[in-house]
Amino acid sequence: MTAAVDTGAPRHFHSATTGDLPALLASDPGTGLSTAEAAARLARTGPNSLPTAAHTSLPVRIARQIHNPLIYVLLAAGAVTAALGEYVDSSVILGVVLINAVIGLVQESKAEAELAGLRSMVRTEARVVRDGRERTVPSAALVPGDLVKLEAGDKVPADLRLTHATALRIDESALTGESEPVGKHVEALPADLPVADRRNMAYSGTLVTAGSATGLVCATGTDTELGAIHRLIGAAETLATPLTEKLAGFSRMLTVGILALAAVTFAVGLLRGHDAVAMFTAAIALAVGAIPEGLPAAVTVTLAIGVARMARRRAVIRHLPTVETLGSTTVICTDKTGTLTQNQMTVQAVWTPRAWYAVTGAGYSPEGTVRDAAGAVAGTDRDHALHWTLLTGTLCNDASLTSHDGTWDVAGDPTEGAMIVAAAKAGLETDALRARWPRQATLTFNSERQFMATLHRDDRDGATVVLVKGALERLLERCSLQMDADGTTRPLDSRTVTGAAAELADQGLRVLATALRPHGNGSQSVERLDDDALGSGLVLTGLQAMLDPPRTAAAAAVAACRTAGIAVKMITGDHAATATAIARDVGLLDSRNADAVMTGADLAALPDDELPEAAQRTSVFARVSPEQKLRLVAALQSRGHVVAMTGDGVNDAPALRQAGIGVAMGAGGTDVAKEAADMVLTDDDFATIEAAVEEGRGVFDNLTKFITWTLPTNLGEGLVILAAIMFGAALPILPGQILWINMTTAVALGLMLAFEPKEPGIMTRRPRKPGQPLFTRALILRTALVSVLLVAGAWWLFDWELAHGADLAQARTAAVNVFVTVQACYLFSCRTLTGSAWRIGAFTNPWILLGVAVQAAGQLALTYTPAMNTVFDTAPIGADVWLRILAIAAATSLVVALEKRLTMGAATNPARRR
Ligand SMILES: Nc1ncnc2c1ncn2[C@@H]1O[C@H](COP(=O)(O)OP(=O)(O)OP(=O)(O)O)[C@@H](O)[C@H]1O
Repeated sequence: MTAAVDTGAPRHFHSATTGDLPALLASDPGTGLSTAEAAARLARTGPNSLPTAAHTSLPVRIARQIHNPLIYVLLAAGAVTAALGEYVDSSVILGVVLINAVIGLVQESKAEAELAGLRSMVRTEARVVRDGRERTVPSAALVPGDLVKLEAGDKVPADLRLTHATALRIDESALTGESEPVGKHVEALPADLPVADRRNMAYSGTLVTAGSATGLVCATGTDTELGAIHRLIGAAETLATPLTEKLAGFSRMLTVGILALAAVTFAVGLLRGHDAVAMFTAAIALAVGAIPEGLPAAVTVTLAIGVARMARRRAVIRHLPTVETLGSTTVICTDKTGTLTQNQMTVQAVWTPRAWYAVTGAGYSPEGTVRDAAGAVAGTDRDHALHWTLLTGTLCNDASLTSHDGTWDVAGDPTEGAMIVAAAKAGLETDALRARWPRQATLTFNSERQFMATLHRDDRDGATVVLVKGALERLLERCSLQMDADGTTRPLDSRTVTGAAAELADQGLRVLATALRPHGNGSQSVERLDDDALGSGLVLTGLQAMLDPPRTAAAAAVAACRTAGIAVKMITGDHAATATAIARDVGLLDSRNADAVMTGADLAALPDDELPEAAQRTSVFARVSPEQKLRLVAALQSRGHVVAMTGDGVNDAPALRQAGIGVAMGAGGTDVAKEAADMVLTDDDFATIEAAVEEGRGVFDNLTKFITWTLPTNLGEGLVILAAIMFGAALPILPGQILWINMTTAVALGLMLAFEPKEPGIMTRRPRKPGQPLFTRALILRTALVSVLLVAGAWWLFDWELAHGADLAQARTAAVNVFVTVQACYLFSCRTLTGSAWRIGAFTNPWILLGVAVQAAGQLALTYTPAMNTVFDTAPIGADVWLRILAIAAATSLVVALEKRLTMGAATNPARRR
């Protein structure tokens, strides 16, 4: 097949009949494309992906950097000084603008690249038929003509014309904004229908919420409908978070205030008879010095570094604000299977109405035996119920076993894999059985239904049978009989069955019950299978109990969360006894909250107003439906909790959206859940959530550290000029010099705090209160103290030097170096919010040392190179001056350390106290 497919063809596939499609798309609706043809088409069409956001053109990006009130002021100042013939001043100012824009640009691009890189970490795959065989390929490898299979939970990987659809419903909100899922069919439709009404198409990026389907790809990448929207809006990745917005607001307010102050200063200076040009540049320097222009960039960079750190620990952030929210998480609601446990299932025991059996062997290797109570190998011919429970386990099953180099694994659901293995250990071969009992219909498993049923026809005599497996409670509702060893049936003894299940579940085993409905043949055979047709009167055949060991890191992670003041709650679909046993194993339940277990039935019986209290008190919720998860999140939130909630199924999406942090499973979860989540765990491990919370706290700490460093230094810079003008003194630091200090220290010193590693006790404090103000009383106090110390130190040395024979340029150079040295020392104090800077290892953040070294080199250049001396009006100073500078820096550090010690008390850091 080599026919070219015009991917840019008019979008008319919905008006074609399914019979026309093979010719239109040069494909085969039965066997799909050949691998070679798919590769050839891929070379022509390019990958099935949308370009990433980094496509804003360079001029636009530069313009975005300059679009800032402060920069406008600087540009105006540069123009005015140039007009007045002050070329050195004007080039310093314009140089500052340029450097600022370049730094902003680089930082923003890095942060964007970080976010774009994350997207590729969550793999998207598609099930496609090629060469007549079903396989999984990366979605990017799809080409027009590919035959794609869809089922509930999938994200549609390309635009498809449906060829088969069973009860298919698709959430097209990504495309149409309509959140109600729409039903789909395969019939041809009139050509002029709008996209939203083309019910025989499945569009890329939309989500399958129910049913299953197959379809032929008719557009990929930017040719899809989603691609068209993407082209229109340019899909820029947003870097804004509530915190960055708050800070931007704060910066704007501050800018206006400081500009007003600068205007007053200018006026006062003029009234005092100072030179207008000098006053103008002084006023500008005051503004530039006092406005913390590095703040937004530092916040973005810190968040981006946090996102990268989290990704390295296998938590992929989908929305940037989540990084902030993580730090204030107070409750983590986690499911059990796969998150707290390994999802490595092994059937260990089988119960039938007549006998108990033990199953030997470990993992998914089919080596092992089924043994009776006496230890003898059990034959399925002696206990019909054993035969049927194992047969049901393997036929009512969508998984299969795979073997690579002698290691066995499951393709599909581990629970189902374990049941295939158990049957194999008793000599029941899945492939042979599936050939003899071909499946006619399926009632798929989902967390709401909690069971699965399949209808089979015996190839030998045409007799049909319905096989059911699932949660015992659900099966008991439908069973009235149980099977004896000889295959006959008796009335169900539900007390004995429930007792047996409880005994197994108490050991932490996951128990699945099996049942069947014989239908006989001829007129009695059924062709239909739905919840109604299944009816009641089923025959219970047995129980299979499987071990799913807790993850090794789970207990430590649960303990770490508790120490950090975060409550951990298990919300599982599994049986209460199994859930309780696992909860004990991982330390979720102990003597203090031993009875904190509720079931979905308990929740259903609880009035809404009692739910928040119960949700807060209880640690384990068993047999919970996805809809109840949503109620639980809302209840916890009503108590002011910040809730992180895990989920993997289609039905979990609403709860994930409702939660402060929706957490989806990267390996085991559906696309629908990932789409609704804020964070995706690539390893599905509970310990990863704890790691992400820890990183989230680290990010917030580093932001606080930057703010604690930048505010006092900025204020000091503004204050020194303000004071000089107000007191009519000679400026101890010139406007150009202020610009130098401001621009170099923000980048070389302040920004390095973003790389600060987490402090040791980070997971021993309480969660940060959401909405807690950034600017606490303690921070304001600290700002005042440090800025006054800065101004006092610089001014004192300036005066002292002048009094002892230095000229103005030398005295100013000394003052500038005091400023920078004190800022560098204060930087080390800001490395820890909770204790003495001395306790932090000097080498734990090499960036700080590098930054200080760069800044020192800059200061030496500023002080000793003739060119810099000319531009910045500086002059070389002697070693004795440096000693005085270091003495001032040491003295101010001592005062700050004292203040820190005095105010530390019960609270932990300046930004945290009110
Ligand atoms: N593939 C399956 N077929 C039939 N029944 C199943 C299957 N998987 C699970 N069940 C039954 O449905 C119940 C609920 O399953 P669900 O997947 O909602 O939660 P879970 O896997 O037990 O736990 P968690 O919610 O912690 O992941 C299980 O306890 C089991 O009895």
